[in-house]
Amino acid sequence: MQSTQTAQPHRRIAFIGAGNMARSIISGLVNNGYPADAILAANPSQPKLDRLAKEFHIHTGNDNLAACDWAEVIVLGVKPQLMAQVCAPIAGINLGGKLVISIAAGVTCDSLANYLAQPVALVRTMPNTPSLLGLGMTGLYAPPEVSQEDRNFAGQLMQAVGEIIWLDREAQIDQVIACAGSSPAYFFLFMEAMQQAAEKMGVTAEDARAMIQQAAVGSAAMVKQNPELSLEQLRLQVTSKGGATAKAIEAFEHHGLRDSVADAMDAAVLRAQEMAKLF
Ligand SMILES: NC(=O)C1=CN([C@@H]2O[C@H](COP(=O)(O)OP(=O)(O)OC[C@H]3O[C@@H](n4cnc5c(N)ncnc54)[C@H](OP(=O)(O)O)[C@@H]3O)[C@@H](O)[C@H]2O)C=CC1
Ligand SMILES: O=C(O)[C@@H]1CCC=N1
Repeated sequence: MQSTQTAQPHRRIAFIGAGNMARSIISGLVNNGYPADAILAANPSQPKLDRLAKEFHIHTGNDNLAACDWAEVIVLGVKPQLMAQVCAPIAGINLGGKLVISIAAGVTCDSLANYLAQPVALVRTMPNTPSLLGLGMTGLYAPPEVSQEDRNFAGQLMQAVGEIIWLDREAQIDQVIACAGSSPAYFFLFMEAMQQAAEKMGVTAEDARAMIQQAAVGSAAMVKQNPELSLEQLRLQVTSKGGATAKAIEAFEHHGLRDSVADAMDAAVLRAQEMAKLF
C-alpha cells in the first residue's frame, strides 16, 4: 500500500447515482474548491438532484447516457446489484479517453470491464461516508494497464475528501471495506450502545450524546496526534489500576469484545467476496 500526491487538472466528472456516498464525495469536492461547473450528478429520482443542485450548484440530470457523454470521468455510484443494469446502456458509448471510477463494494474490475464491453481505464475505490466532512478514508486499486495520469487523477479526486491508500492487489479492497468503508457504522453502533446504557442510568439522551460524541472526537484526535503511542498505550493511560475504567475494560474483555469485532470484520470481508461472485 502506498499514497500519492500530484496536482491534476480539473476534468468533467459525472456521478452515475447520487446517493449517500456520491453526495459525500461531491460535497467534499466542492468544499475543497473543485469547480461545481465541472461536476454533474445523474439519478432517477429528482429530490436528491434538487438538493445537490441547491447546495452545491452542480449540474444534475436524469439521463445517464448524456451524463457519460459529457464527462471525462465517470463515477459509478449505484448499488452493486444495479451495476450490470446501469452499465449495459453505457457500454454503447465510446469510452475511449474517459476514466471510469467505481465506488461500489463487491463489483470487480473484471465484472465492470465485462459490463462496459470495451477496453476502459478503470479505477476501483472504496471510500467512506466521513468524506462528507473531508475526513474520508479511501482505498484505491487500478489494474496495471491504467495510466499514471489516470491513477494520479483518481488519487487526487479522493484526496479532496480525505486520506487515501493505494492498493497493490484488488482483493485488498475487501480489507478496506472491513477497516474503513463499513467501520463508521461500527463506531456509530458503539456510540449508540453507550447512549442506550447512559439513558438506562438516567442520563438524558441529549446529555448522553453530548458526552459520548465529544469523548469519541477527543479519543480519535488523541490517536491521530500521538502516532508514537500504540492504541494499547493510549488505553492504558486511561485505565488506572484498581479504578473504574479497569472494571469497564474487564467487562468488555469478559464478554469477548475482541472476538465480536474480529467476527464482524470477517463477516464484512466474506460478504464483499460473496457480492463479487453475485455482481
Ligand atoms: N454508504 C457507504 O458508506 C458506502 C457505499 N459504498 C458504495 O457506494 C455505492 C452507493 O451506495 P450508497 O450511496 O450508500 O447508496 P444509495 O442508495 O444512497 O445511492 C445509490 C443511488 O443510485 C441511484 N440509482 C438507482 N438506479 C439508478 C440508475 N439506473 N441510474 C443512476 N442512478 C441510479 C439511486 O437513486 P434513487 O434513490 O433515486 O433510486 C441512489 O440515489 C454502493 O455501490 C456501495 O457499495 C462504498 C463505500 C461506502
Ligand atoms: O455496506 C456496504 O456494502 C457498503 C460498503 C462499505 C459501506 N457500505
